[in-house]
Parts: sequence; C-alpha cells; structure tokens
Amino acid sequence: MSVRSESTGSTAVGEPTGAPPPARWEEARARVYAVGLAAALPVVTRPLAEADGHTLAEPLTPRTDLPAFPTSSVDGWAVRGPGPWRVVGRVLAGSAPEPLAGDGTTVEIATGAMVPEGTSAILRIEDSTRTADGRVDGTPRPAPEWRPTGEEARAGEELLPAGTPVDPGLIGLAASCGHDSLPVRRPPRAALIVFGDELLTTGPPAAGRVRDALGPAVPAWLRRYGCQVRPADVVGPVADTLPAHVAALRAALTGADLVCTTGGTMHGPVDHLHPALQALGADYVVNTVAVRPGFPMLLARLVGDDGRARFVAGLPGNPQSAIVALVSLVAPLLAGLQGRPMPVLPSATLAEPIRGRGSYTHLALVRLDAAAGTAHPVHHVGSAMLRGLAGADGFAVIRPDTTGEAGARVPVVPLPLLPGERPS
Ligand SMILES: Nc1nc2c(c(=O)[nH]1)N[C@H]1C(S)=C(S)[C@@H](COP(=O)(O)OP(=O)(O)OC[C@H]3O[C@@H](n4cnc5c(N)ncnc54)[C@H](O)[C@@H]3O)O[C@H]1N2
Ligand code: MOO
Repeated sequence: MSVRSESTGSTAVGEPTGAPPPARWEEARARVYAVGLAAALPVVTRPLAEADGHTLAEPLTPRTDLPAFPTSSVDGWAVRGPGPWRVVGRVLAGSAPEPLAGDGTTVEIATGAMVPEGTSAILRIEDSTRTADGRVDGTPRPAPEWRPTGEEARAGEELLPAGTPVDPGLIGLAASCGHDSLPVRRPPRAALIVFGDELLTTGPPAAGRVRDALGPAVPAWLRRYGCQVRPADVVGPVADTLPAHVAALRAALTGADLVCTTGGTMHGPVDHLHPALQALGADYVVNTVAVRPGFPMLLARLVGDDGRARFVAGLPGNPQSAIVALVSLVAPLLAGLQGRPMPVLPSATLAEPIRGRGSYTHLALVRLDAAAGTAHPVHHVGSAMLRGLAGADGFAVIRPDTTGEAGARVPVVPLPLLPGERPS
C-alpha cells in the first residue's frame, strides 16, 4: 500500500522527483486543524476537581439563577418599613429565613445570608444605633445592600461555549453554577520517538555525535499544549533501520492519539520515516510545508482498529526546525483534537527588519516587548541551534514574497510558555 497525499503538483526542493509541492504554511495549519477537529477526542464526564486542562464539550450553563436567592452583601439589619425597628430574629448564611411579616421589624443578617421576603432595605451594622428601648435605628444607604436573584446569570444562560479550555477560573464558576462534574474532551495522549544513531543521551557531544536535544524537550512542550505524555511514551534513539522505525511507531500508536517523531523526515540513506509510514498504511495530511526553517515537517493519519484516527507528526531533525513544526502543525492539530477553536495568532510590530524567504514563509524567532507591542529578532537562530529559541517568546511570521520591514505589523506564533518564564 502506498502513502497517499492530499496535495498534488510538481516537485519540491529537497523532495524526490514526483513529490507533491509543499503546502503553504497557513493552508497546512488550516488543514491539520480541520482533520484534528474531525477526529475530536471522545467526550467523558469528569468531576470538577479532575477537569483542569480538559476542554468543555458542551456550553457551561448555570443550573439555577445566580445568585439563586437574594443575598445580603453586608453584615447588618434586614428591615421592613420605616424605623426604628424591633428585632425579631437573626438570619445567618446557609438558612432559609421566615418572611419579615410586619413593618417596623428587623432581623439581624449576616453577609451571604438569604434576604427574608418583605425586606425593604438592609442597614449596615456600622450605620446602626440602638434606641433606649433596644430597637435598631439608622438610615440605610441609598444603594441596595443585597445581590438580587439572577444578578450574575440566569438559569440555562450560556456562560462559556463548548471548546473552552477548562482552567481553575472555569472550574470555580462551574461549581458556583451547581455542577459536580463536566462533560469534557479528555486531554490528548502523546508519545515521542527520537530517530538518529548519531545521538547521545548523556554527556558532551564529540567525535561526530551530538546530544539528543529533542527527547528531553519535546515532551515538555507537548505538555504545555495540554497533552499527557508519560515517561514511558518517550522512546529512542531508535536504530536507523526500517524495521526498528516500523516497530517503534506501531508500539507508540497503540496508546497515543498523537505520535511525534524527530529526524528522518528527508530522503537520505538512513531516513526511514516515509517508508515506515508507507508500511503502516498512513495517509499524509501534510507532507512538507513552504516554510523556513522546518520545511520537511509532515503530518500523517492512520485509522485504528476502533475506527478512530491517530496521527504521526514528523518533526525535522534540526532542533529549531522541530519546534517550528510543533508550533506550526502540532499546535493546531491538538486544538482540533480537543474541540478548541483554531488558535488566533497575536500580532506585533517589528522593531527591526527581518528578511523574507522568497516564496516560503519565514518563521523568525523574536522576543516580545508586551508593553510596547513590539517584536525584536534574536540571534543564534540557525535551524540546528536552540540558543536563540531559549530566549525567545515565539516566531514572527514573515509571509511569502514579503520582507519584514521595521514597523510592519506581523502575526506571531507564540511558544507555549508559562507566565514568568521570560522575565524582561
Ligand atoms: N538534500 C537535502 N538535504 C537536506 C535538506 C534538503 O532540502 N535537501 N533539508 C535540510 C533540512 S531543512 C532539514 S530540517 C533536515 C531535516 O532532516 P531530517 O528530518 O531527515 O533529520 P536528520 O537528517 O535525522 O537530522 C538533521 C540534523 O539534525 C540533527 N538531529 C536530529 N535529531 C536530533 C535530536 N533529537 N537532537 C539534536 N539534533 C538532532 C542531526 O544530527 C542532523 O544534524 O534535512 C536537511 N537536509
Ligand atoms: O528547514 Mo530545515 O527544517 O531548515 O532546518
């Protein structure tokens, strides 16, 4: 069975004669997002405390009005009619009070307590005095001191759409809406296979051998995109033979929704990824992208025995190119698999010029100045280097057939960094 491709046309640079042309960068992203969404992960029900990092599979709606009952926002006196008021009781948070039956009566009320029916105002404790005969007196402030039913939301109102990432803010809101659990799409399970006999997994590079920089880093990036990656799912370096490639892919595909591989994406003497995908009967979703660096990146799809799609993302061996492939293809694929919207790219103003790469998109590492809204090119950005990337926030997108002039507004593909990881 041969590997089929969704694109057609003439030969690309670095590809064997007869290979289809590389996909345009935007088009490749749109295509992988669409296939990811079509293969969106199953919906499961998770208790709130275990839902962080999942994705809402249905809109979030409150089970009741919010608040569900009129709620005092102060400690004070719920009064009825004009004062002074005779104290007839007390209502604390957590109980359903009797109505205030007669004018001139009051109950002591705590913050968060349900306001008794018949209440005309709430007088703050600090604004109140006592008359000689023990009645409460004072002037309620003009603004209401309680939160009316439904002030925050109405029962059944859509608060957040399906596809929203579940974060601690959403979890708190869901709890206040009365939910015990949520219908969510589970996080994607990812695996990594590192190819390359020249790679060392420990010690300094020497004698023609380099350190595997991707085996330790890619799982951490994948986790930032919401994937679960167990240590046992990181495999390699796998021997540079076709049977070893096929066996490693087959094993990884049994448990993972997405298998990333590094290296071997070209057609050199020990590049076995393409023949291995062919042996497994995979379809190409994308096979090479008109982007520099990262051109030989690919995404292939296999259908499992259960009828569900699994994906193989071929990340080029050059380390920076591998990360370009992650932000270019893997990020939109994972968004689709999780049923999330296509990531919207922020834009920034180039502080310095960045050259174009002819008919290819150029992804150029930049540092962002959030306050100024500017992007600053970094140094040491060769595709074999990681020095520039380790100090960058993301990649400026220099579109095909353009030059990034200083002052131009360009999209930026962010690295999935956590707050505080690039202090200025
Ligand atoms: N004839 C052509 N050769 C190459 C072309 C081309 O267009 N025509 N493109 C170059 C580009 S661009 C890239 S990117 C690489 C991609 O090649 P592979 O994906 O097949 O990767 P490898 O050949 O296995 O390795 C390339 C390079 O990266 C180093 N490497 C690999 N894995 C790791 C790792 N885990 N950690 C650190 N470094 C790694 C490897 O030692 C090589 O130096 O192809 C070009 N060739
Ligand atoms: O495009 Mo390669 O991916 O430059 O290093």
